[in-house]
Amino acid sequence: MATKIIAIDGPAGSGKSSVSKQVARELGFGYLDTGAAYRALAWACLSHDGFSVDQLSSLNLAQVFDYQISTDPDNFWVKVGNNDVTAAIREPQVAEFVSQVARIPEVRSFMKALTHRLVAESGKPAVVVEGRDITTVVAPDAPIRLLLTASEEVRLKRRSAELSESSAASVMRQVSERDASDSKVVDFMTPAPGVQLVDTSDLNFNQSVSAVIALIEQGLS
Ligand SMILES: Nc1ncnc2c1ncn2[C@@H]1O[C@H](COP(=O)(O)OP(=O)(O)OP(=O)(O)O)[C@@H](O)[C@H]1O
Ligand SMILES: Nc1ccn([C@@H]2O[C@H](COP(=O)(O)O)[C@@H](O)[C@H]2O)c(=O)n1
Repeated sequence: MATKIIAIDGPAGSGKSSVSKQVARELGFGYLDTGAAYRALAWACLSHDGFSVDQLSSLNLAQVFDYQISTDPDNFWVKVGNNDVTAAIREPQVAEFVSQVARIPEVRSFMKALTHRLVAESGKPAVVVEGRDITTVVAPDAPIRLLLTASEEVRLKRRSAELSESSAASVMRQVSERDASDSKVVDFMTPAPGVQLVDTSDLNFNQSVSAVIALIEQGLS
């Protein structure tokens, strides 16, 4: 039977990755972080590893971008060729650059096909796939489509809680700028028709996980 997609979108800091990963763990599903592929491609451009952002639209990325990612929520890693880039793709220079890569239409088409391939290869009954355009472009027919959000104030507070005071201000500015840039390409702030909104502004982490699981169980029953 074909692997089902649980599609979850949302802005930076909404909790997509952490909530999706925990939901996948609890339900025995796979977990796919689609932002990691955009970040890995940005990393490849920044490391001058044969890629330049100006050439991305004319490259056959399926052939030249050797990308691998784990869909196991308990053992997450990302590789480009022989490089384990799991930590490197979270560096601020990658976060600052990634929107430039994500706005290239040919890159977005490649990412859509890549996502479907990774889901099909997961060997799991279902995969929680999180990103910005999963509910609308990548898997508009998914049986469960959720937009996970929280007010900007709450999202920035969550992000700054992870950081020292000195770096919090610059990361908060960066998150807002990245959302502004990304939302010119895809709308992940308002739910498309048929997409259920999960506003976590007043929910803690466990409550957010429970809310998402309840919607999945309801939708799959
Ligand atoms: N409901 C919640 N209540 C409190 N904290 C939360 C909640 N959901 C997520 N968090 C925390 O908020 C932070 C951001 O979450 P996460 O990294 O999952 O967001 P994201 O949407 O994937 O962001 P990005 O797109 O930037 O990767 C994490 O520290 C996470 O533990
Ligand atoms: N479906 C997606 C997922 C991500 N992006 C772009 O990648 C960046 C990093 O994503 P994170 O989820 O790791 O924050 C994001 O800022 C987008 O530029 C995308 O376009 N579509």
